[in-house]
This record gives sequence, C-alpha cells and structure tokens, in this order.
Amino acid sequence: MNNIHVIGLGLLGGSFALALKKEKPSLNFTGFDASERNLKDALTLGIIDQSSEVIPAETDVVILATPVDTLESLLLSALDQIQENTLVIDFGSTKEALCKAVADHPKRTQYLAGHPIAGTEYSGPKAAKPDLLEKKVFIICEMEKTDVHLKGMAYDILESLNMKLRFMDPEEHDRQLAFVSHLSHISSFMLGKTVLDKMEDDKNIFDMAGSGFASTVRLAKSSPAMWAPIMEANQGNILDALDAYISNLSKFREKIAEEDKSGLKEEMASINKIGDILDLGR
Ligand SMILES: NC(=O)c1ccc[n+]([C@@H]2O[C@H](COP(=O)([O-])OP(=O)(O)OC[C@H]3O[C@@H](n4cnc5c(N)ncnc54)[C@H](O)[C@@H]3O)[C@@H](O)[C@H]2O)c1
Ligand SMILES: O=C(O)C(=O)C[C@]1(C(=O)O)C=C[C@@H](O)C=C1
Repeated sequence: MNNIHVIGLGLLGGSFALALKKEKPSLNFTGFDASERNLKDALTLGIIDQSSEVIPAETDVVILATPVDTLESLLLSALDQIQENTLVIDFGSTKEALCKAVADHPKRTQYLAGHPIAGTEYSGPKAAKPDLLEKKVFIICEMEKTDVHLKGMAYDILESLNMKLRFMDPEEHDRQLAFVSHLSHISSFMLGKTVLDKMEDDKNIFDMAGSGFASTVRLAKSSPAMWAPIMEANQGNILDALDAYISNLSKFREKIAEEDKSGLKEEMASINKIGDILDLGR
C-alpha cells in the first residue's frame, strides 16, 4: 500500500490522514475538497501532499469524508473510476441508504461501509487532530460484501490507528445511532435554543452558565452542513427517538408539577447507572 486519496479534508478526513501519516510516513496522500479554502488549508497543514480532483490511477485506498447527502454520488463515481485493487471506504454517520444505493454496483466488493465513532463539535481541516481516532470504535456494515483482500488492507490500516472494529447491519446501525448520537445533538441544539430565547428577557443569563451548561450544550456548536443531512437521511429513526425523548420529558415535567419528590428521586437514581455503563465501555 502506497497511495491514499481523501475526498473531504475536514475534521474526519483530515484527522484520518494526519494519524495514518504519523503511523506510516512513507505513504503518499492526495485529496480533494469542494471548498477552495479547506483544500488550501489541508495542503498548508500537511494533511495531503498534493491536491487532485480526480482519483489518481495508482490509488490503493479512497476515503470519502464529506456530508452524508454527498456520499452516494461520490461513492458511485469513485467506484466507476477505480482500478480493481483499489478500496473505497466512507466515514458517513448514516449507513442504510448508502448501502442500498451501492448494492447492485458491479464493484460493490471494492467498497467498505465505515463509521468512526469519534468527533468533536468543530469542523474543517483546522479542527483535524492526529489522535482523534485513537482507541475509538470503527463500525463496519455489511463486511461480508467486501472483497477479502481489500478488507484485510482496511483492517490493517484501522488496527494501525488502534481503532476497535465493530460489525453491524446498516439498518441496526442507523436505528441505534439515532438514539446515542443524533438525539444527543438535537437535545443539545434545543437546550442552546431554549436559553438563547431566554436571553431576549435576561441579557446577562450566560454570566450564570457554569460547566454543567457548557458540557450539555457543547454539541450545539456542531456544523449544520454535517447535521441537517444526517437528520434527513435518518428521519424515521430520529422521529422515533424524539418521540421517546419527548414522552420522557413530559413525564418528568409532570412529576415536577405534582411535587412528586420521591418519584423524581427514584427516576433520577435509576438513570444514574448510565455513568457505570459508559465507564465500563471505555
Ligand atoms: N464530525 C463528527 O463528529 C463525525 C464523526 C463520524 C463521522 N462523521 C461523518 O464524516 C463525514 C465528514 O464529517 P466531518 O466532521 O469531517 O465534516 P467537516 O465539515 O469537518 O468536513 C467535510 C468536508 O467535506 C467538504 N465537502 C463537502 N461536500 C463536498 C463534495 N461534494 N466534494 C468534496 N468535498 C466536499 C467540505 O468542504 C469539508 O471540508 C460526514 O459524513 C459525517 O457524517 C462525522
Ligand atoms: O464527540 C462529538 O463531538 C461527536 O459529535 C461525535 C459523534 C457522536 O455523536 O458521538 C458525532 C457523530 C458521529 O457520526 C460519531 C460521533
């Protein structure tokens, strides 16, 4: 393996390239970004060695790290262009529609559907960090549909970055991510909105905001260009997650309104175990 081509040189594409460069300094990185500014920054920051709008013929691995509403056309066009020993991996946050779109492509075996469970609220090449993916989970969907040798090359790369591989089907992936990722972003955005609305009456309200507010509202700084397409791609599962969340919020509101102190304590105590569950997985 000598040549990697990255399309989308933002937080994820950039962090991947920086990490792999550190691990395998002899690799050559080419890449492209639709934003001229981001492409320039990626070159300046050493994320890629050369820019190229087409996928160079000698490329071993193509990484697609653009918003999910751009992935289908980029993936189909990449598969149409590549040689028979080239692998395409995408990093998209939703998987069901993309796996369906590529199901009958004659080069389906040259695609690996991936999702790194790592990120921050920041975007673009300047936010990229070489340690972002370190020890994080990398979900692979429909692994049985990828050519065994190409899959081996992908596992070598991901293991060299110390990523933990997990396998699931794309429908299950999108159902579960709606709850553990997409809902937390919506919840953070709406908390941010609720307090921003309140600022209309109470101009200095943010002077009172401590670290509790900062940590729960962190995700409200996330990129609309990345998140609006995720909400479109995973609409049904996100609506299910939101219905469950709104129902829980309403029941909790009721307990507060009814001054049901013991009910509130019981409810919160039963939710405290989330700390142990999360710590166990780390
Ligand atoms: N940010 C996260 O926490 C996170 C985590 C895991 C997966 N992902 C997924 O990874 C992908 C990239 O996310 P990111 O956080 O790196 O976003 P980002 O905004 O930091 O980077 C995306 C880059 O893609 C470029 N781009 C957009 N459309 C393009 C196109 N048609 N052709 C070429 N370049 C294009 C943008 O200019 C930008 O530089 C998304 O699919 C996202 O769902 C994000
Ligand atoms: O930690 C963050 O800031 C993230 O938003 C990362 C996060 C997540 O929800 O956990 C965001 C989207 C992804 O597809 C995967 C990871």
